[in-house]
Amino acid sequence: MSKIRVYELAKQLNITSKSLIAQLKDLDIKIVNHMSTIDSEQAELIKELLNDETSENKVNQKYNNEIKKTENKKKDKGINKKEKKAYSKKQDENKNYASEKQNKQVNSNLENKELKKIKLPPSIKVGEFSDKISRPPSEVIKKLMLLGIMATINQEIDFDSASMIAEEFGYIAIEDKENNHQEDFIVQEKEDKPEDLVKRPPVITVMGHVDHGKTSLLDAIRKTKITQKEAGGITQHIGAYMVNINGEKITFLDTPGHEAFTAMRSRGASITDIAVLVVAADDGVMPQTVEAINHAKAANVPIIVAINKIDKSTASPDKIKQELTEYGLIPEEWGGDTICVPVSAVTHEGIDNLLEMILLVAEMQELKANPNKRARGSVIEAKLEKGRGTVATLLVETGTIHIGDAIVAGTAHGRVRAMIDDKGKRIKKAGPSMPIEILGLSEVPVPGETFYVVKDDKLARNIAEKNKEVIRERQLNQTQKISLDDLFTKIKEGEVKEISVIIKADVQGSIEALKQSLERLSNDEVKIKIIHSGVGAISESDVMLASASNAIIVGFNVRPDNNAQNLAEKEKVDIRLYRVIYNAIEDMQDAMKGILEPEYKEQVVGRAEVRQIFRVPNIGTIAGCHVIDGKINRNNQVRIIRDGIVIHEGSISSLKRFKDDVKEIASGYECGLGIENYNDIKEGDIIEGFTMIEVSK
Ligand SMILES: Nc1nc2c(ncn2[C@@H]2O[C@H](COP(=O)(O)OP(=O)(O)OP(=O)(O)O)[C@@H](O)[C@H]2O)c(=O)[nH]1
Repeated sequence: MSKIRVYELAKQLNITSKSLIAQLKDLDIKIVNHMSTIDSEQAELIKELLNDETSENKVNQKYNNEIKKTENKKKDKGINKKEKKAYSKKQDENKNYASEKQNKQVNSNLENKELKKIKLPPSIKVGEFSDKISRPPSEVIKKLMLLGIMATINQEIDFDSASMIAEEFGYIAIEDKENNHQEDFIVQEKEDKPEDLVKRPPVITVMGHVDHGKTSLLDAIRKTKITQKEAGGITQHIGAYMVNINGEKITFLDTPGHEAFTAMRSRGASITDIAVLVVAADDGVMPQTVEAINHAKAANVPIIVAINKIDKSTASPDKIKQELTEYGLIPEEWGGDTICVPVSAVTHEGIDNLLEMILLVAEMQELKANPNKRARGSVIEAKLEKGRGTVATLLVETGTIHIGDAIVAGTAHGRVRAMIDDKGKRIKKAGPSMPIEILGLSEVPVPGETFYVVKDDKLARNIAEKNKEVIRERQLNQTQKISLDDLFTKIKEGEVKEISVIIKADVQGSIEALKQSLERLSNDEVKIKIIHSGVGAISESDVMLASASNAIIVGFNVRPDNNAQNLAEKEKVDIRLYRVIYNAIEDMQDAMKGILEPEYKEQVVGRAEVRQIFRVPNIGTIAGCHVIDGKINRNNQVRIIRDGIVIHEGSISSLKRFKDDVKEIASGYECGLGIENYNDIKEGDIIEGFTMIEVSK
């Protein structure tokens, strides 16, 4: 922005620098001397104002002069009738002028009841505001300056500033939330008429246990279904691809795994229509198979099972089907409704059958979208590429996107400069369920973010700006997910009719016991639903599922790992840890009745890793530890964690640094630590120190 010196501005205004500085001081604009600089925009405002003021003064002066002149005339010559009339008229005019000024003053001091009501939106442009209060913009700008707000005629001011100024002009402002300018920033989509909807291809995510063949299966489908010619010799990975089966299309998301699926879902993108669950025929239902089942179920996405690796001699598809029944997936041939397809990603056997089954399930879902409107969809992947700028893979969910469209995705906005399909071909438009790569966004959007095509660039930019504010606000007051503490209120307010719970425990037996007891607490008002359970530490994937499904995590004799803990804090997921099943049930019961009053809460103060074990005769086992975070205090309660599972809880019997007893050991230091009545410590164990703190109510 160009700048101008005070003396230059004074020259332009035809006044002295000294007088300008004095006037600026009156306006609360701080200027050091005549060499100080002012923004050209600010200078324009000042010019506008001072010109206004000088003209006002001139009018005043003119009247005063005229009065003086007439009085003099009167003195000099006496006045004839006509003159007398003219004189009194002038005097009246002058009086009127003065009284008008005075009125303004009085008006501005009127009590509220005498102020005129005016409805104002949460934010308004200075120009529009001036129109509303029938005052010239310069007056408003001046008042704003006095409030320390520098705003031009086209800038927006918030309701608070506008209402303060409105009051000075005799108005009492009422916030008109209906007339919210922010409406402009919400992309409003008209509801589709049934006749506008046409069939769209299904979108598939492949899930399953590690090494059961998810990636191989995706590659096999791509290889068998995308001809060399189409792929231009090289198969380009853009994060998703589409295959064509006898004229029908299927879209596959290229990032396999339920973690990616739920991560997208927790960001609001529920784009998967069908989950293909890969289970290796030579292995069986494994922990991540169960997780995948539960993640898909929590999202209400139908599952097709691909029993993979049937080319192997050790393959036993029936054993897999049997195991699946334990998780509520009953194969069709056994009277259930789960389609199971034997396949081999290596020999490609069964792949056509799998694709046909996908189309069949899709057919039942009646997937439809309206291609004849502005596009909306999700960001699948995005990155910054040298020479190309922001490259984003999008999945169109509805509407059609064209080259040149103005687009916004979270805080990123721009125009679609180029569009490439999954075969690497440049295209001009893309419709529902199509994955595309686009260039032209101002910044890298977050995967899972919704993108919108909007009317024009300006609107896209405005929405992106607004989104920045929304994100900032959201970060400030992160929306709390469901927690036991506010469960009762939410049940009473009718907000909660179902409590989703994830159970993690040290052994399967505890899971079953907890599951049954908790489910039994369901009553007419609220149902308790266990959406996932498993043996082992609480993982990031558990927290993600809880966040996406608004669930509470109950840990029994297990702890969240570090990443899970951090994510839970960020996502505000309530994790409750117990060592006694009864306590878990009691807490849930109390929470449902609204009488849960946690007076004390555990606070972990530090963690140490056991590096070496010393057996000391007559004393017991001493753990040679390294404090890895926080600090360990002699008075702390401690628990021993092995592979994410709590194996003991107790008190410290001795804490030494070299030979000396110490009160505390800080992070980064070594110590010798003994635990009361417990000797079964092993290398690699984690010793967690904690205290109980009072929770303020
Ligand atoms: N014999 C046989 N081997 C297979 C088949 N499918 C996959 N494999 C092999 O199984 C191993 C794991 O396959 P991946 O596709 O990497 O498995 P994944 O589920 O994607 O594994 P992650 O990406 O690590 O989760 C590889 O060595 C594959 O070659 C199959 O149908 N038959």
